[in-house]
Amino acid sequence: MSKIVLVGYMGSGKSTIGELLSEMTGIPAFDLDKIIEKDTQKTIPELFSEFGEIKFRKLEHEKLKSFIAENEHYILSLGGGAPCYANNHEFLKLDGIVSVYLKASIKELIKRLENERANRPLLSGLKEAEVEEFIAKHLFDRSYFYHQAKHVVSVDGKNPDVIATEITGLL
Ligand SMILES: Nc1ncnc2c1ncn2[C@@H]1O[C@H](COP(=O)(O)OP(=O)(O)OP(=O)(O)O)[C@@H](O)[C@H]1O
Ligand SMILES: O=C(O)C1=C[C@@H](O)[C@@H](O)[C@H](O)C1
Ligand SMILES: [Mg+2]
Repeated sequence: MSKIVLVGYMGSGKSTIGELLSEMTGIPAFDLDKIIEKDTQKTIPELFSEFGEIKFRKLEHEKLKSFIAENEHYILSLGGGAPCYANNHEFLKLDGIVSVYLKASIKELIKRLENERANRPLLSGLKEAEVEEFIAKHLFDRSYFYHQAKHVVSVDGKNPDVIATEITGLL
């Protein structure tokens, strides 16, 4: 039985690497954002605009807690903010959970998110000129929580195969 949890900023590659790691290992992949969307029948942007971020964070916490309690064999990609609210970062340190922070630089995140801000409500309202400072400050605020993961894998300039292979070496 394997329990792998991927954390990192928006665009760090959690969803991409989770799927690839699943193909490589046969361990089923799950994505907390997708679980929330399926259970509520609403998209993440709809949840943010209809209920606000605080209600989203409460829902995210409940879904994460029940997923961890109910599952034994998984690769779980968290939402970018999930480890930074409630006591969610405590899950990263539980015995039996291999948690991995996919660490990307501000420059790499800006590049990856360039055409993908629309579906990320915290970024979608920003003007082009505001993106770098927002991500820099946000990443600084969140860094403490991401570093609660048991492993840190740098992702800048590496293709997804290389990253997923590196993670298999941690299992
Ligand atoms: N190693 C990589 N090299 C280059 N591009 C990548 C890499 N990993 C992911 N990407 C690209 O970066 C973008 C964001 O990736 P992905 O959606 O997997 O991030 P995420 O961490 O799940 O983001 P979110 O927290 O918003 O769900 C996608 O376009 C994806 O194809
Ligand atoms: O970093 C964040 O706070 C978020 C990341 C996404 O995965 C979604 O969970 C949502 O857009 C919020
Ligand atoms: Mg994702």
